[in-house]
Amino acid sequence: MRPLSIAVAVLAVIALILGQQSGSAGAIGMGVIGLLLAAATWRALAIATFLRIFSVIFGVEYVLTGAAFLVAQSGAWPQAWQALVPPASLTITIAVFGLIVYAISFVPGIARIARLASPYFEAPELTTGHLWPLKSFRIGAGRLGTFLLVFLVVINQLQVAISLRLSFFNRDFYNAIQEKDAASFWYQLVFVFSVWAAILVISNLIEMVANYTLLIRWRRWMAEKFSSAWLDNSNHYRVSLAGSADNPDQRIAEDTRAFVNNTYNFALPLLTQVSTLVSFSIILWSIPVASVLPGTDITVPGFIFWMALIYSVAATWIAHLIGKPLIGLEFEQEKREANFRFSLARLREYSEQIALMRGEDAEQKHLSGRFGDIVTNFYRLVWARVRLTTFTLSFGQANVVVPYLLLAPHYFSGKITLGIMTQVASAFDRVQTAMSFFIDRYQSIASYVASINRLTTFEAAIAQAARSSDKGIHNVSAKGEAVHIDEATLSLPNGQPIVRVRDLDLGAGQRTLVIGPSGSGKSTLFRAIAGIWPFGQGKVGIPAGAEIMLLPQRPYLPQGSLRAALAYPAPADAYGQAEIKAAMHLTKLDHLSERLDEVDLWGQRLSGGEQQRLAVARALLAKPDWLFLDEATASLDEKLEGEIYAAIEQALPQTKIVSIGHRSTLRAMHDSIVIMQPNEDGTFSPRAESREMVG
Ligand SMILES: Nc1ncnc2c1ncn2[C@@H]1O[C@H](COP(=O)(O)OP(=O)(O)OP(=O)(O)O)[C@@H](O)[C@H]1O
Repeated sequence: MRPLSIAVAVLAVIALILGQQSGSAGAIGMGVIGLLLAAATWRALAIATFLRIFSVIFGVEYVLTGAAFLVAQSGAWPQAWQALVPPASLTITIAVFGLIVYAISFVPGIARIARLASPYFEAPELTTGHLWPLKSFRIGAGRLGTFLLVFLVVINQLQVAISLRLSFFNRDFYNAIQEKDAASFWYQLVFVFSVWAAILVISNLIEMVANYTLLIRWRRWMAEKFSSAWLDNSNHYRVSLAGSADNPDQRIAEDTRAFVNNTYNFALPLLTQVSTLVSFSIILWSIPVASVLPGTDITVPGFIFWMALIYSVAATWIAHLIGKPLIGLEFEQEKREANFRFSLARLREYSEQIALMRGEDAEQKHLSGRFGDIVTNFYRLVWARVRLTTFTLSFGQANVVVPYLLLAPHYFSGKITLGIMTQVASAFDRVQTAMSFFIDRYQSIASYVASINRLTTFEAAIAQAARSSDKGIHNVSAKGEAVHIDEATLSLPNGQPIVRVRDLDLGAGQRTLVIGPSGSGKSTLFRAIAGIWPFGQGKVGIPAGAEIMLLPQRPYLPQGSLRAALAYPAPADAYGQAEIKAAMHLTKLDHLSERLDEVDLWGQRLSGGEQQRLAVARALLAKPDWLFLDEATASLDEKLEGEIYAAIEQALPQTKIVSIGHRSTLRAMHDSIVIMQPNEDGTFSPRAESREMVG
């Protein structure tokens, strides 16, 4: 950044000196604005990477086009290439772009977009790139993204230059028709139009491939970043407990896609439109049509340009006023759609329970309600869109005739040729299309803003969850052999305390049973020990390096093979065949041992008791130091439950067991007991009972 800024400054100073000597207004203008650009480029180190990329592009372009202009001014430019000398106006325009990028980095909305977009372009991890016909190569993900973005910006600018060239073809072509000049007509068609049109087509194809490549790589990176931050350190559980971000699935799957696509589809076309606006405005400005202000003698230079500008600015402003409500409505619509999808997904998950309870009518009513919400908002959205479209369609139709209305008197009075009239009409069209960029995109702007809001709040919710993991209740590594809690309070998400722990030591026995009334906070206590319950105050001391495993009443079976379900969360091939079969034998699952590699929805296929035994088999394989069973054998009959406990004792003699259970038969399988005792304030406190109480 710094060397670039110095190069810009040096060039600007040279332009100023040469401009002073030769009296060239172009060179002086270039020098003055160049100094401003040098300052902005110097300071651009502090702006977000995504915007800095554009800053660098404009800085480099300023230096290249400016140097070429100055070389031409000094007379050293080859005569044969004279047509390729960039005008000072081009360099000045580029510098203006550079300044605009720097200025908009302070606009809060843009800064938010840039902050979300930048991490991808900074990503250091290596990825494999493919560039036909070269071999695949390894490159940093952010660096590849930056290359692609720069390439796309440059190719977009080239396309504007080509369309500018084609507008001159347009003028010459129609003039040839008007003058019945056949030679010029054919020359323009074959040697000018065909060549540039072919280049335009090819560049569009290359752009398309580069564009899709950038978008999919960027989206993949973003989706992975969000999902890993969400999964990290059980943040997903804390986010759902805190209720701070609804429908995270939509945010990771849909919003990252919408954000990436929209950021690209706004940034690049916006740049193209601004370049178009500036370059075609120059054409409009140079049209030899001036007008006199009514009632005065003041002539207005660049009359057509001013008309195009005022007309388009007014139209954009009106469209903004009409379209504003769409932003909120789009946000609401996406939220309601996601709620409907979520209800359907839950229905699929609890299909059996719903069928058993004949809950279909209730479900249908619920689904209709959710869909009703979609429809209600949809109608509001439709009306808002109809209002906007009424305006944009009428505006689009008016545009066809407005330039001719303005130019017809000049054409018929012979001041301008047919070629100029058509060139101006098309330039007018270009300028107003560029200006109506926001009008055309108002609807996508609305959903873009909605996705930015959702991603930002999701990011904040994850960060908040991550922070809460070491505030409130949290685990610390403790000396000694026991899981120990002294002076801690476990609360509900709303802050209401439910469990007060005074001094709890779970190391007294090899096997401890926790009992107490339903709702007294036994599972919450286990969640706190597992380190996933953030609400409350205090510390849970865990013996240094101890592996803790918690088996809930309803185990989670992942998608995939039975082997993968047994090994979870370790990889499917983490254990040998003999080891797996032995664990299955101990947990009475021999009848499933031939189906280890069958892929199925095992969570729906196996009985509740089989699922619980599978979870115990998982523990036998993982061999944790501490095993917490939260009613993890409640679906088994008492005899089988006893056998499973015996199997755990046999296979994991070193493991300390802590169980929650309501059955009296469980007492015989444990050598110490903790009872949840009620306190006067409605909370419960766990108290270890003496050995005599057990049994
Ligand atoms: N995420 C939550 N949000 C609000 N309240 C909760 C949440 N999780 C648990 N609770 C409440 O906390 C209290 C304790 O729940 P917990 O599951 O720990 O009890 P338990 O002793 O294990 O009960 P049971 O023996 O019936 O399984 C209950 O009143 C429950 O409704």
